[in-house]
Amino acid sequence: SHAWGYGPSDGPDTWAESFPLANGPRQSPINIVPKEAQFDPSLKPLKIKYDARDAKGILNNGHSFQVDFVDDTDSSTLTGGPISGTYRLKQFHFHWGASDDRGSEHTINGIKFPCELHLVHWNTKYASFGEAADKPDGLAVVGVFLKIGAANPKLQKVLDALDAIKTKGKQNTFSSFDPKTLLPGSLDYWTYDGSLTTPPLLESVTWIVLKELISVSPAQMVKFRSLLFTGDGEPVCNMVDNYRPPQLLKGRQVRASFK
Ligand SMILES: CN[C@@H]1CN(c2cccc(OC)c2)S(=O)(=O)c2sc(S(N)(=O)=O)cc21
Ligand SMILES: [Zn+2]
Repeated sequence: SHAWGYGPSDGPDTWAESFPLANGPRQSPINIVPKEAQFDPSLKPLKIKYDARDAKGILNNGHSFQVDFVDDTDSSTLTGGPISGTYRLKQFHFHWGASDDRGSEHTINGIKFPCELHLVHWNTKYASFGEAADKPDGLAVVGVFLKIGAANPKLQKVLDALDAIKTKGKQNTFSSFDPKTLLPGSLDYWTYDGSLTTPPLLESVTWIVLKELISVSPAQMVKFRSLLFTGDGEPVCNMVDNYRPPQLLKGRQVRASFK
């Protein structure tokens, strides 16, 4: 398998060697310039319905940590917004920096946030996530920026689970958690056609980036940074700066659901 990461020898600037899609026409993330986004009155409100009972487990995958969901029924779904049909929640994960001045993948007017949450959904017109993952309308990811401020109590259950998955490959059960509690009050969003921000960089993602931020405290950011990229017995490497920088827009239009 292709070993990739975020370091000097395996980071985003090297990915094109093994993953030629890295230079494709609809790569993510991007810098969002709100003044250049076109308000689209035909965009519907996002409809998000999650069931806390679908939370299954939490995993350190060596690139981030993810909370996985049972996705064999339509109990946790995303509909409306820019997408047609029903997309099922598969997992959520985060990207963050070594310090509070960086960490997000998308940027707003060039501003980086300390952390970014991604909720990954797949189109049920396909039989499975694996089938959907390489189709142009296969995935929809909701992105939420985290900004330094007061501690976010909604994050605490996730952060408290990290001590048990410190190293690559470690996983644990993680149950009864409704990720809707992580979302901001407003579901206003920007949307554009993009890709996975990690290898295999598949150009299958309808990105839905929320305008409103959620808060995270400096102490909570220290918890994210306590994870390791490396596995048990390997030389320690802190899991930080696991973000891909913004990619070229290549003529794409970013639409806004709000004025
Ligand atoms: C490591 N990559 C993450 C895990 N996934 C993964 C794992 C295996 C195969 C695959 O593609 C066939 C995708 S994933 O699809 O859940 C996503 S989505 C995503 S992001 N940052 O664009 O939201 C990162 C990852
Ligand atoms: Zn992501």
